[in-house]
Amino acid sequence: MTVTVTGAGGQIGYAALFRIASGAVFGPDQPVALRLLEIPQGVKAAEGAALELTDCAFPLLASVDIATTPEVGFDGANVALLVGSRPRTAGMERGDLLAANGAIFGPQGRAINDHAADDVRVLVVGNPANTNAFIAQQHAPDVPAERFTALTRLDHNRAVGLLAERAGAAVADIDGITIWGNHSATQYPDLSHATIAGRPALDVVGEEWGRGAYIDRVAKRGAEIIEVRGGSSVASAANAAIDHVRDWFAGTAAARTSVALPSTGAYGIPEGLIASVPVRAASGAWQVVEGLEIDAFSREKIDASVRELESEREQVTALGLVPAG
Ligand SMILES: NC(=O)C1=CN([C@@H]2O[C@H](COP(=O)(O)OP(=O)(O)OC[C@H]3O[C@@H](n4cnc5c(N)ncnc54)[C@H](O)[C@@H]3O)[C@@H](O)[C@H]2O)C=CC1
Ligand SMILES: O=C([O-])CC(=O)C(=O)O
Repeated sequence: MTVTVTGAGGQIGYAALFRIASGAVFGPDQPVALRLLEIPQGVKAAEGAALELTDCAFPLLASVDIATTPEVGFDGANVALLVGSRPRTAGMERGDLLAANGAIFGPQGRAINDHAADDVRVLVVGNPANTNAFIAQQHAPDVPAERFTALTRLDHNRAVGLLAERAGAAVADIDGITIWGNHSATQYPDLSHATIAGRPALDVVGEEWGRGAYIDRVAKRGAEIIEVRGGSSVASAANAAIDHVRDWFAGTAAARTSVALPSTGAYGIPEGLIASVPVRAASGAWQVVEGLEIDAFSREKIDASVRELESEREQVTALGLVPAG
């Protein structure tokens, strides 16, 4: 299994590499070849991480190579974790990074198209993640669109963690939360179908909180971390990326999670937008959980986040970051 991590010399890269090499993603029997893709300024940090990977003597780590071009970095990749890009700082929204980061993802999408393994699976972490994933996907016409995903697992995990804390419940007793839409402040953490030990979550925590302060807290958790830590989330982001890829390969059984993937039109989300939806995974593929009842409150929230994704798509089209047509 060849795993390419872009931005491997950065913070999230550093938090993710050791867990991938330890077997946390593909299990205890799957050797992993790591490919670290960096820009010249990040190469020294990636080299340092590579030295430390050697020093861990991970039995599953077959090789570590550093690349500075996407063509070499993605050659033969089965999994591509697109982390490399600038994080936001206090006072910015993630969408403010579009102009700074968007240009990274076209050439990477093209290189994935031309050089990655036929079964490549892509997870975009770099912000604004949904629209960067859209840009990459649009440059990779030969790769099935559904192999391009963006990370909303961190939002999902936050939604689970904060609900468990409020209800005094065990994380393992919570299921059925959905993050809808964009990985941004417009995202909608939806408790309508969530349960805590089999009881409707909104009955346990009350609608006023569950459809009020809770939504805001989850949606703005990234900004809260930036304010309290002085930098954007790192270990929790790497952890979420690992959860995402692990579940994609190993499946989720009956449990549900959230992934941003190209819309097939389900839940009225325009086709092709990379929007977060409820999913399960089986046989190496995400399956959208269809048929959930969407009430007027949820409809409005989902539509607002989808509108933001449409506007980001318009912006990157106007910037010439996606191929015409
Ligand atoms: N989707 C999510 O849930 C989350 C996304 N993020 C995003 O992840 C991204 C990375 O965050 P950090 O690791 O904290 O940032 P960082 O600044 O520590 O690391 C970024 C790394 O990317 C490298 N890089 C920049 N351009 C590159 C390119 N074209 N190819 C390869 N590498 C490149 C840089 O040299 C740097 O080493 C940011 O955009 C951040 O906003 C962060 C947390 C959660
Ligand atoms: O908030 C940020 O800029 C980093 C991020 O995406 C998150 O923590 O969810």
